[in-house]
Amino acid sequence: MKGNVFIVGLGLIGGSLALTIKNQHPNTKIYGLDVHQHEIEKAIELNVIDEKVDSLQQGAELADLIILSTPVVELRKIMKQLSSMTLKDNVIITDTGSTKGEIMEAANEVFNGKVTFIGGHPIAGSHKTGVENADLHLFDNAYYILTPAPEISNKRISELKSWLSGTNARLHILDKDEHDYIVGMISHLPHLIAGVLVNQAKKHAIREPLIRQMAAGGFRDITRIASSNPSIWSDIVMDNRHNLLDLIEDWMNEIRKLTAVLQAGDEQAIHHFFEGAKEYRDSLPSHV
Ligand SMILES: NC(=O)c1ccc[n+]([C@@H]2O[C@H](COP(=O)([O-])OP(=O)(O)OC[C@H]3O[C@@H](n4cnc5c(N)ncnc54)[C@H](O)[C@@H]3O)[C@@H](O)[C@H]2O)c1
Ligand SMILES: O=C(O)C(=O)C[C@]1(C(=O)O)C=C[C@@H](O)C=C1
Repeated sequence: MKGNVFIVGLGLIGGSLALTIKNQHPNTKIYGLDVHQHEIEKAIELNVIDEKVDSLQQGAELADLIILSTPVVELRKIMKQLSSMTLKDNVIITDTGSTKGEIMEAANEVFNGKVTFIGGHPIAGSHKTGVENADLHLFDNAYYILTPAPEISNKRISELKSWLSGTNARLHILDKDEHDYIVGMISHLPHLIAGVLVNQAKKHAIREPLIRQMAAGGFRDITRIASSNPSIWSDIVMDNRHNLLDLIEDWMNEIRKLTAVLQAGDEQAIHHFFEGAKEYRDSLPSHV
């Protein structure tokens, strides 16, 4: 592919996508914009983008592909601004937000079918943020979900897939609501649980300070994602809270069942609980 790509939000995901696009399509010119000047400077220094632009309008006018990679609430504000700007006729706008329901509804409202907007979400990342952590191989073998509205043609979807081919990800189309239910279960609920575990440990560490010193592999593995960016994650869970409320209810039922088994001292049931979990965990495909 050849043309101008404009990335808004030069952080971990925007930066990593820039690297994959430049690597796969060397004749592309990558422009970038961020609210933080230091991220822009770093992006240029690390050769993540070719050039900065001074405004959203300047980048929008130039672009054949616009990638929005800011926190999800900011994304929607930028989409609204873009909807009143001069854009190329054939531009494709996509995003990388971790939720899709609210974003697709906003796209429908602001673009009203006049611009090709295709929602996107690479299911790979890190608790680390910022362009200094951008990685050409971040998305290798990961699922990368696209949520086009029904009226978007296969031709436009194929174009976006070509732009994204350097991610080496599995590009997969899903309905926005199905997407939000799935990532609610395998990404958003785990982030909440990791936060609860860390806050619980913090509370107990007041009584027993060695808790902090002794936290080892198990605790660190299951809570790594509690080190993620709080602003990014409060936006995500607010967007997907209706799925999360159901999933938390279900989680509490599971905890209640486990509590009953422990209260009864039912060793066989406890073994069965761990056995079922191990079997399913061990069966997960090892694509990432
Ligand atoms: N981190 C992950 O694991 C991961 C994975 C997949 C998708 N996502 C999604 O990708 C998006 C970006 O996440 P990230 O991890 O790259 O975060 P990040 O904090 O590394 O980068 C976000 C960047 O957006 C910039 N920004 C914020 N508001 C802006 C605005 N109005 N205009 C221009 N720039 C703005 C910030 O300064 C920052 O540089 C989020 O929507 C997130 O939900 C994150
Ligand atoms: O590896 C991590 O730190 C992540 O949190 C990545 C992760 C995930 O939950 O798996 C987080 C958010 C994204 O939307 C996709 C991927």
